[in-house]
Amino acid sequence: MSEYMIEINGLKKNFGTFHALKGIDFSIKKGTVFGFVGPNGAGKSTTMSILATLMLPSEGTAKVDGMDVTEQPHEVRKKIGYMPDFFGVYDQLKTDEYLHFYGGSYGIPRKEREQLIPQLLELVNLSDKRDAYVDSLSRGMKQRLCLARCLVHDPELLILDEPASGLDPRARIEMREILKELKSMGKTIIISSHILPELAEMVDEIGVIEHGEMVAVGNINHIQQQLMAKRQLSIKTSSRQDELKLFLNDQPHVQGVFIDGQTLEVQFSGQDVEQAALLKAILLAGFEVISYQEAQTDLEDIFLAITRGGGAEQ
Ligand SMILES: Nc1ncnc2c1ncn2[C@@H]1O[C@H](COP(=O)(O)OP(=O)(O)OP(=O)(O)O)[C@@H](O)[C@H]1O
Repeated sequence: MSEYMIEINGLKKNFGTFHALKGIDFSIKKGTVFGFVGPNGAGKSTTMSILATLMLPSEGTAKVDGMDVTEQPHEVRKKIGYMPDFFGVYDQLKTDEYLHFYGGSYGIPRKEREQLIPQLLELVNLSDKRDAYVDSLSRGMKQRLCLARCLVHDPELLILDEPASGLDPRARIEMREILKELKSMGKTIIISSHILPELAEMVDEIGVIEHGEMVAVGNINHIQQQLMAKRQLSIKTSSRQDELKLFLNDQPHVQGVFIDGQTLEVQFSGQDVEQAALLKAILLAGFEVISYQEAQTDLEDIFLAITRGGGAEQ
């Protein structure tokens, strides 16, 4: 048995002459929650549709638990629960009828469904909406119902395409709590978003895609550390900012300087020792420093740095 739930190798997808996926590679170990991040149009939904056996790749392979999605689509479908970014709901149905419908289409006998559906509704915090019409549910509730639908056949892999999009902060927290619970049940989850901080607290690993190419894959802390190798220093001075800019440009490890009012923003590639040496040099040169600090790299900065400042297709 493979230790990987997902293995993607050289995956390409063309729409006519447009290359939506340009040969991507990544693997996800079993039990991992993997955040799939990228700007709009980067290729997340395309990759997920291929994994969900709904779209054929142009080249390359995608495997789920060792099974090729093109060669064994029926076996793969038993393993996965797929939540698309746009989903149709059956508004004329009540919440539990909706789940009975999907459970039935997976061949789960009614008796089993009668036990299963209350458990699923509890998991997604919709127990009190059992008799409500799907139409009457809020967006957040519909998203959670759709998640319950993905779970009816107890899949090992969940493929969730932007499950938190359009949700208010409270609904997002609820979604996050449910995902934590699913992780504790041992599920492997791939979840996409174009907002990295939204995923940060729930994922073990991230993969960043841009223009159909993977630009970073790995543990979120490792990726953060790699980027921390390039620091940004903020130096606030009382005067002579232009002179200080010229001075800094001649110092070791300084890669760029931008003046923002009284503050100079410095791109710096040195470590702590070099950072201290730079401060000493500035003071020895007679500049008056009000403050000298390293800017914190937050997740939004990481995302922008990895995707080279965006490049999102609108
Ligand atoms: N059926 C299609 N025909 C033609 N082009 C398509 C088709 N499906 C997707 N594309 C194009 O492929 C690219 C990748 O689309 P995809 O939906 O995978 O991006 P995404 O990362 O999921 O974006 P979003 O965050 O906006 O959902 C986009 O430029 C899109 O316009």
